[in-house]
Amino acid sequence: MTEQAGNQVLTANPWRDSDLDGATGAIVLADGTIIPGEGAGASGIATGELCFNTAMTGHQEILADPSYAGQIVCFTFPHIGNVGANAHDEEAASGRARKAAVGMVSRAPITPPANWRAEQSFAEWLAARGVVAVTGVDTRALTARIRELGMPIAAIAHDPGGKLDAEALRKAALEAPSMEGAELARHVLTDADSDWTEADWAWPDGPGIGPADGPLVVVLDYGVKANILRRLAGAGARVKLVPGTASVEDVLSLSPAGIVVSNGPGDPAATGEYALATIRGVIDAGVPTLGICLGHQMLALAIGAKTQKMTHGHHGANHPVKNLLSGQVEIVSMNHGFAVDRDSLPDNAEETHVSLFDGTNCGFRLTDKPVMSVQHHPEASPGPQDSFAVFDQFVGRLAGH
Ligand SMILES: NC(=O)CC[C@H](N)C(=O)O
Repeated sequence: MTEQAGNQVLTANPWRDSDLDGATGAIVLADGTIIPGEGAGASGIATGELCFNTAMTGHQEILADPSYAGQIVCFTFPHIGNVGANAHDEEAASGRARKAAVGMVSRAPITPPANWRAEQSFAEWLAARGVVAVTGVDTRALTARIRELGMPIAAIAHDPGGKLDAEALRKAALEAPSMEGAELARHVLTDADSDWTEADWAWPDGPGIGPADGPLVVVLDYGVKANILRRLAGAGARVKLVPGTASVEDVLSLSPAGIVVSNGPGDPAATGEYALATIRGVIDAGVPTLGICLGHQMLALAIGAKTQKMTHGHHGANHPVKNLLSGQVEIVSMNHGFAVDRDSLPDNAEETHVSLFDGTNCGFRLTDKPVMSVQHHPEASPGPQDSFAVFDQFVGRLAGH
């Protein structure tokens, strides 16, 4: 059901307010659109930026990724829950980072688990984690709408009693803050230094154990995903997690061989001078540094470049990225709604990766300092492992290989 307006395809709104009568779940967009469905997971109302994610697996890892704090995720894959939930697929590396996605939307009702790794049903996990979910939604139509509007602010609600109030939900959506200008990392970053020892998960033994010696990598935490830490340990590093609010003096006093600037939620441009001062300090001190996602954006800001909000962002596990250094195309995991403006990169920054979906910047390195940075998620979790080598290269150089 589409109509042509100029060169834009607009989806006619297939939903009516009266459809809300008796519904146990609903999503309401800030433009007033009301989408009824069946409530699942936690009951209550949550608000946030609504994005769509195209991954076919790894839905627990996605919703547990602290970078999704303040967001509602509409899965384009229809069947959610087949894998259930398990402790190893938690991606929050610290207790405070358990705040992640606030809502989830799916096509089919959440299925019972049918996987040997499942320890809990996905529906129970959503409820325990406080994620408000709505199923039975035409997620193709909703995704088309998200593409037209850009990622809209929305309210998502679940009332098992079927008494949802359309006006209250409209008001909640209208009053919710924009993602642009939102400083969210502060709410999820760890509040204390800690050592991380878990390495890559492998069948049949589960997670490995990192080395007792090896170069020390200090991770500046803005809501880091656990698999970044597992990958660093798996590549041979000793790993220490420190709050992203740490001063450059505190970080350098640990004598790190390398620094990782982590992923995280919110608008990088709002993430504060506290972070930029520390990142600039470690770059100036010549410590080899790797940035990932929010960390990539923060590194760009620290060297004087700019970031900008994208229209519907990149969220999925099948995105092609060209590595300009090797000439190879890597299929990667993506989760970002802001991007580095390549034209604002200073002369000492060389672009190393580019998205083959829309040509946006996906990586750079500095020509005069040991700094490399990627926009995508080389740790996958979920997604293909084409970019795992980023960690082996980074840690390998620190170890002098
Ligand atoms: N995964 C991330 O680190 C996300 C970075 C940033 N919050 C963005 O949406 O662009």
